[in-house]
Amino acid sequence: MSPNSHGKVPLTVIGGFLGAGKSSYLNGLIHRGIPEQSLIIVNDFGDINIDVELIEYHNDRMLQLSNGCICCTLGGTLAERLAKAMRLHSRPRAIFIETSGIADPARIVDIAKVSARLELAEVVCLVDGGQIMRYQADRFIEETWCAQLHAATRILVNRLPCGEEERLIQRLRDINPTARIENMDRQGAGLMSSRSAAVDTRPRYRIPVAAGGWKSVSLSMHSPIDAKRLQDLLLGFRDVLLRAKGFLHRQDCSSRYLFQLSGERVNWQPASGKSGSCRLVCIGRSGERFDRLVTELQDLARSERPH
Ligand SMILES: Nc1nc2c(ncn2[C@@H]2O[C@H](COP(=O)(O)OP(=O)(O)OP(=O)(O)O)[C@@H](O)[C@H]2O)c(=O)[nH]1
Repeated sequence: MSPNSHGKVPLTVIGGFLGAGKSSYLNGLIHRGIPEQSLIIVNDFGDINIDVELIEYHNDRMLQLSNGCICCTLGGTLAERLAKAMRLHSRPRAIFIETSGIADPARIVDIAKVSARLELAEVVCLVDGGQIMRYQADRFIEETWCAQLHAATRILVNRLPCGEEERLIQRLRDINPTARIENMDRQGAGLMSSRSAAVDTRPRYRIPVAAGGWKSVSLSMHSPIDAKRLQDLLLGFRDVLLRAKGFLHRQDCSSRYLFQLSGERVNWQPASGKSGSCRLVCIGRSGERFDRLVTELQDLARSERPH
């Protein structure tokens, strides 16, 4: 993938809900090989951009956009960054944008469309198959989630529960009857459902511009943390907490860890070789319960502080 015969630069938008696997997918693309001089733009919803640390692209052509959701508050910034990149002496040969987990990729597609120098390559939507039923049953999440699926030209599903593949894929197909749907868990035979020739009668989804109702907090966690206590606390707030991630020290090990909570799954991964501050980012629905979670996390961080 590199500038086409009209000199336009291909743009790939990588979207999907919180924790769906966007960064992991982008890392896979990078490992398999993307054109040299590709520009990667990573947006995180929150004041610190953990995702930038997760992307294994050791190149100065990586931009981070933090402190807001790319599709609304950062629309202008993104357009400016793209315009600036296209004016560079050595223009990027391809552009990849990883959106925040609550972004509507359609808005980014709109920005790309107004540039005569960009060409939309594809809009990928990652889906955590284990969360499909939960998201569909939750009015707060459903609108965002459906808009993301709806904007996609390709849907990549992972973590599909055994025996439920067909039923869940059909749910996705109902929302977006034209996108190609692939099961990432099945190596080789990934294609579940290809683009159909059916007339697109999909209802139009659009995420409210203000992305209201979402909240992201980032907490300093300087002292080594009791991993079980932290996990139990976070899992106890699963009704309002949609995603948690950060770099932390554990009491039972000496190294720094990348901590991730997505769906009901908790993952600790040694972040060896990486130094830096220890912070935890929590993203969820704003309200009293989310504030309560933040207070309890602050208490936990304080109680872990060495005397
Ligand atoms: N089993 C499995 N786990 C995955 C897959 N993709 C991602 N994960 C796990 O899901 C968690 C979130 O993955 P990320 O790639 O950071 O997800 P994301 O969509 O970039 O997350 P946000 O940017 O926070 O919205 C991590 O713990 C990953 O290891 C997958 O294909 N299979």
